[in-house]
Amino acid sequence: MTLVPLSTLLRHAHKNGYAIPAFNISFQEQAQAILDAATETQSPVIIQLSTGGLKHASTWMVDGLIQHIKKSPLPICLHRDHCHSLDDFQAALELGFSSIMMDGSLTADGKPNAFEENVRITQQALDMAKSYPASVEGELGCLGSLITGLSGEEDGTQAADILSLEQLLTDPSEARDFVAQANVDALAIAIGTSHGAYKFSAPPTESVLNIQRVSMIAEAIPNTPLVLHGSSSVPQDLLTTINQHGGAIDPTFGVPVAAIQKAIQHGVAKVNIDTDLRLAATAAVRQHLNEHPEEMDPRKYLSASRAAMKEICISRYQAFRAAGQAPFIQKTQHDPFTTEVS
Ligand SMILES: O=C(CO)COP(=O)(O)O
Ligand SMILES: O=C[C@H](O)COP(=O)(O)O
Ligand SMILES: [Zn+2]
Ligand SMILES: [Zn+2]
Repeated sequence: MTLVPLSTLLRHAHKNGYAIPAFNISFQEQAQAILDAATETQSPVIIQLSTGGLKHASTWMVDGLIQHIKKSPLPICLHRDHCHSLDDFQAALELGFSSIMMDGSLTADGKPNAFEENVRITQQALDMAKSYPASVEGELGCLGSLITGLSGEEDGTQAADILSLEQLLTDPSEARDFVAQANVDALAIAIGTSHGAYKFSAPPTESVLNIQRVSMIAEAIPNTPLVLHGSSSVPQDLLTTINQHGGAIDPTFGVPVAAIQKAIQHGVAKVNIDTDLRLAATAAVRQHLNEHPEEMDPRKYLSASRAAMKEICISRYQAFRAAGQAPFIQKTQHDPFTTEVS
């Protein structure tokens, strides 16, 4: 297959009622773990880099990854996560990303953006992307806790003040207006998730993770695949392993896989996961080094981290029913980009 725009993958996922986990990377073992897991499960792939991830990985890793992806038998989208400016957006287009998030929900300094300003900047991004084979993801609503109103840290920006429920929950009628003016290939929504490990102090209930809201939004914009950010599940066994081997992660809970599966039934087609791979890698490295104090070869503990991350990837491909879908996303002569035939 090859490098494909996000729209090609999400059209198929949205139509067939499954979702694709979008894994963030910032170092090569993450990319290897994702690609190994996708090959083993024959899943479509979304690999994504945030601003912080791109800075750590560097552009030459992206160049190499694009060359590799173009020769892959799998349909793979390379997505630039959370662009907060049109300059970042343009740079991502020129780097060759096949999908880019124009994140207009927050201003560059982390304040909630006005609806009209979000529409305007997203329209400009859509315009810029027209002459590139790239899809555009937009965002409406701010990530953050429905209990404290605190918005999660997002790519280095912390929203300046406590947000209201209206700001923390995407409004279905606003979503309809947004898509009517800025017809993005996918829309990230806010339902109480937030980035990072510290999402919930107890397993979340509907009052703090509003899955019902997903179906209301999907009803308002039935043709737009929905995206959940901040959707790591924070596996408790990984926290235990980290803390047993010298770590100090406070008790915390993520988004239960079962809750994500419910959201997928209502129209979520892309599920962003960064923290779970970080936790898997950290647990594996801490355990390896603690059990092998003589170890001095990074290849050994980095391989352990890769194996642990691959396990998480396989489990999410299976849980979101992306496993086995790759062969159904084929190239056709009607469309310069790949598109599904079934
Ligand atoms: O939303 C994310 C990337 O855009 C990642 O969220 P997590 O921190 O929950 O993994
Ligand atoms: O924004 C979502 C990603 O998890 C980015 O996290 P980061 O800013 O730590 O790279
Ligand atoms: Zn955002
Ligand atoms: Zn995100």
